[in-house]
Amino acid sequence: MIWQIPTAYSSELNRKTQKTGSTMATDFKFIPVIDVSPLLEKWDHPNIAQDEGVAQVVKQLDQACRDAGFFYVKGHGIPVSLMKEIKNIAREYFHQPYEEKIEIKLSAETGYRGYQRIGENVTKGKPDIHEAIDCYREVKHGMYGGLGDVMQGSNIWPTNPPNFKQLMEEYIDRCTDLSRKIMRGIALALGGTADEMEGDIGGDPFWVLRIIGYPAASISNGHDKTHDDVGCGAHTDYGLLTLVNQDDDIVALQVRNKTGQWISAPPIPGTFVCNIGDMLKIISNGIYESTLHRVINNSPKYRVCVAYFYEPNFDAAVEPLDVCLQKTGGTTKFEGAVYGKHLVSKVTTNFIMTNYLTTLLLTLISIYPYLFKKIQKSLIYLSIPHVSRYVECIKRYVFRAQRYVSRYVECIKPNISPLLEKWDHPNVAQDEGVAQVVRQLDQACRHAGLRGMASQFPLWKRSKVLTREYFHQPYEEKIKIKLSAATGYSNTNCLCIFACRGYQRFRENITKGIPDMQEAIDFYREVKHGMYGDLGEVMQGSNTWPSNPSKFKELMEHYIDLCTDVSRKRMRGIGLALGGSANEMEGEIAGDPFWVLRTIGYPASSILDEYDKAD
Ligand SMILES: N=C(N)NCCCC[C@H](N)C(=O)O
Ligand SMILES: O=C(O)CCC(=O)C(=O)O
Ligand SMILES: [Fe+2]
Repeated sequence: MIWQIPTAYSSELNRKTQKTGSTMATDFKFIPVIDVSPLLEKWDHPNIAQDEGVAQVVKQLDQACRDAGFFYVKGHGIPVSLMKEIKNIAREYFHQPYEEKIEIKLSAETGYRGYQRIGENVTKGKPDIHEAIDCYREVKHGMYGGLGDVMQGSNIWPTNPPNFKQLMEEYIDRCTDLSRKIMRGIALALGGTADEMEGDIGGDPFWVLRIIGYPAASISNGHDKTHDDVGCGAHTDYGLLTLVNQDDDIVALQVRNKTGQWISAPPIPGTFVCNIGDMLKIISNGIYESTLHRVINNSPKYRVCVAYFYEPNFDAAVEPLDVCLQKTGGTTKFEGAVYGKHLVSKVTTNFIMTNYLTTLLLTLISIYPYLFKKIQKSLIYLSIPHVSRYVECIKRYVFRAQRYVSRYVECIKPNISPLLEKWDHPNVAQDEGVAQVVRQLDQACRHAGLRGMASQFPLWKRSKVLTREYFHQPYEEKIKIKLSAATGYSNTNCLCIFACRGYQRFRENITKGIPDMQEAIDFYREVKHGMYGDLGEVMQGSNTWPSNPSKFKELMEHYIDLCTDVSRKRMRGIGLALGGSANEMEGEIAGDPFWVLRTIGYPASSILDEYDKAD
């Protein structure tokens, strides 16, 4: 079965994006399939340009590059079994817990090589809903002078799965070889010689490999519609040629045509989806263009894609070929580029990372809040969008830090054991020990809120260990108890969606319109059918429990009982503190208290959360 984007959904997105001016060649409706085997057979024949079979391939390449900038390639000689193995091993890697994956974390220090978690890559200011490993051709110290500094480094590979590195390196070699040969066809298609794209342009091609995972579509709180998560925002690729090896059963990649419609590039098993990049646009002087594309995984399955990018020499000065200039009226349409500079400018803006500057600023702010205000004002005055977004993030951090500090200072830790002992004594209000607790509770509630009940809870630590264990599992395991969209009929006969209990992934929960960086399981007191009339419909249901860690349900239910019990007793103290009777908060108010338990996981800090307002 192929999971496809519902037409209603994709056409709505189309309307939104249609106005945008386009530089695309035509309003193509589908992407052609090209069998490149005749080209591969003769790729280094001296008379390649005269070969009939090759000429056929060249003609098709030319048409595809002019029309769509995208084409499928079959007859490419890379074993389908290897293509499959690559995706499977990628899936295996992503299936691991976050803590495992982050071992090979991407940073400026690793030359932007390594693992980036969901939301860390940013396209046009918006976090992409994908995770990935980025690999680049090795760059040694001093290799390209200062130009190479940012990309300096060698790839970092996961230790699990064990043969990951070996398999990927074999795959990269094969893709490099295939790409060189296809580029020969494209060189001929542009009217050049077969080796036109080699030598100074691509004789020592730089390559990029992105191993990408797109989480399954998520649902919004209480709705049946998917979240409209953009796996990768609209972009063009940077270099010459991209070879996309995508999952066989999910339609997610979309390509934009001249009229602004998004055309799906559904998987065709055994083929690569190929597209041309920014450098080929310059080289061909616009005869071919790098086409906008994006990824939306609206399927209920996790999608894996391994994209190989064949790029010019890192230090290539890229400009139009003479033959292309002649064909296009003799004037250069686009500014020339040094490929390495183009790449560095992309790579350094693709990620938002905490860095030393942030740490330094945060320290300074906590010591000199007044100084910070001044710095902030001047930054806003400069109105550099990037910087002001950065300031927004810093502000949020400061706000959080301040709140935390003030709470910490003011919190009172009352020892409530006298209250727990005497909670149902008829003369509880007259007891001296209880009276002292009540005074402390009163102070705490007026000024700071409560903290510290640890000693009263046998499962205080255990519940957190279990929660951590649950979140430590792979996504696929956790999503088994997805905040379930169980359907049912309400009294008024309209279809209702009940979705309140269960697992919600990162960013699924929203506070004041901003997705929260947390994952959680929500549990509520059971609500039976008809229990509270219509009022109870939405919350109707019983909790869904993970089967792992084993005993999770049993221990958590016990923990809930303990919490409910101690809360009732504490509320008695608060009833007294307010001058009421000990059972003031029971009966009508909370004699049958509704309870909510949220087990929450917050990923370790690796980026500054940043959300642009929707454009
Ligand atoms: N190496 C390549 N081509 N990577 C393509 C990734 C596209 C998304 C990226 N954040 C961007 O905005 O370009
Ligand atoms: O996931 C895909 O199908 C394409 C990914 C892509 O366009 C990219 O990484 O540049
Ligand atoms: Fe791309």
